[in-house]
Amino acid sequence: MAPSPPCHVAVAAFPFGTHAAPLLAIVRRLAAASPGTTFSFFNTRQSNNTIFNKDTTTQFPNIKAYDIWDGVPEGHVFTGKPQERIELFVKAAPESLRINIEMAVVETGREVSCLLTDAFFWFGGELAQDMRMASWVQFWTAGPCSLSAHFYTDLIRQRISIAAKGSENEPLSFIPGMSKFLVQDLPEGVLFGNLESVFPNMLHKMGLSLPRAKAVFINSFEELDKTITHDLKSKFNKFLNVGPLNLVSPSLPPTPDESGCLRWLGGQKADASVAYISFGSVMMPPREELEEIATALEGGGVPSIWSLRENARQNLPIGFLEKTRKTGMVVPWAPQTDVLAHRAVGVFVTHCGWNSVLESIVGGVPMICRPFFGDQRLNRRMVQEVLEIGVKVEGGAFTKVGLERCLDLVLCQERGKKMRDKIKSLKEVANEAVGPRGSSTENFKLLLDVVTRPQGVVRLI
Ligand SMILES: O=c1ccn([C@@H]2O[C@H](COP(=O)(O)OP(=O)(O)O[C@H]3O[C@H](CO)[C@@H](O)[C@H](O)[C@H]3O)[C@@H](O)[C@H]2O)c(=O)[nH]1
Repeated sequence: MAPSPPCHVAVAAFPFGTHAAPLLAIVRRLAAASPGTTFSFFNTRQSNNTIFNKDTTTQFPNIKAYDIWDGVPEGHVFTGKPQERIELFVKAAPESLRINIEMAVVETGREVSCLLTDAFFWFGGELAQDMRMASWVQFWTAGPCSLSAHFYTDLIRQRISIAAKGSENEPLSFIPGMSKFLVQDLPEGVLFGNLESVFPNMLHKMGLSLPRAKAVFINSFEELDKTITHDLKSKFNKFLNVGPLNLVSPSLPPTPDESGCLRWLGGQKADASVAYISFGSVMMPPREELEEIATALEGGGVPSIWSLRENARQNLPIGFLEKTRKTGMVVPWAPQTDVLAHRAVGVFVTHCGWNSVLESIVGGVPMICRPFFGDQRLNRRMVQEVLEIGVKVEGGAFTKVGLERCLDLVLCQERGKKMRDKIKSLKEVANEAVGPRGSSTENFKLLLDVVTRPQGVVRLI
């Protein structure tokens, strides 16, 4: 193959939840494979500050971070409405991205040939067309089942009447690969909630925009869900599973182990005996549920590491930290991927954010699931009923007794052993996918080609 001509890729990140970090992970990989290409990374200052460190700036001189406006007008008084920051950002994003890309073109002296965006940015196609770029590529940061739900939103709305009694229990069997998923698992905004508000509207427009992108890629591997992958391949120009991203190099540098979780795990004698508990970067369970988790840990004697933000500690029962000092750790942030890969960890109590699910598979650790919002209910269904590598917490919310039973099931019973065997086989498949001839490796080559070998200009039909 002839060497790629020098080109300029504009990357647009969504600065909330765990979206920008996996996008930067893939950009680092693209930048390493194509050192002649310039990658301009547009994101808010706050998000850039958390994901960019010295490692990226020194190792990848061809990646440059740009801080874009967070959309909060001067003097704005927050109403306390959930998602207010997201709505302000989304409203401002099309124009602020355009302005910043124009600035980067002037600064680098290179026209942008490819726009690589978080899939949420439905307007990327128009922007790429107006700026005469050769391609627009979308990155879906969650899993295949939620991507499919957003792609088929219009069909779901046609087929399901939420007014009909019992409709929440209807299976989504009219969507390829989704027969085990139910209407009640759908993310808010597909069928329920205020469908005209900013976020659901954005997701709907995104679902419609996916077939217009030159490629849509996700942090997963094809073998995890062959039917959905096969279907989406037939619907999009290119549908590329390129993960698990934390298994491929260069990935993001590991999270420092500031609280000594790994040292503590090293001191645990029994394999697969520790519960790791975390609910990601956005969600905090209600106070009552935190109390139930704490009492289950206190009474059951299961050793544990609990990643719990500092400001939530006040919701723990009085005396909990002292009573469990010998059997557990409560830390503000854990090196999650390393914790899940540790031999001593036997179960992950999770909200089923996509990155967490994938990291659990990579670690070979079965899950106890307590989904809260968005894609998490679909991910839970996939974990429990499609892949059989986890279980939903009894009753759908944490209670002392329910959690104790689930911990016993996964850590001590035959069913838990079966889950562990299944997830360990999946872990091997994931490793093969990123191996020399694996599906994710081949897909990455295709992605690299679309991103760094521009041809023609975007023309939306
Ligand atoms: O102590 C901790 C806790 C979390 N993590 C990391 O934080 C990330 C959490 O990501 P994820 O599990 O995807 O959860 P959220 O941060 O909640 O992610 C948002 O974005 C995801 C991707 O779109 C969605 O699947 C989720 O529903 C949405 O809440 C993972 O990489 C973890 O390794 C740590 O490193 N240490």
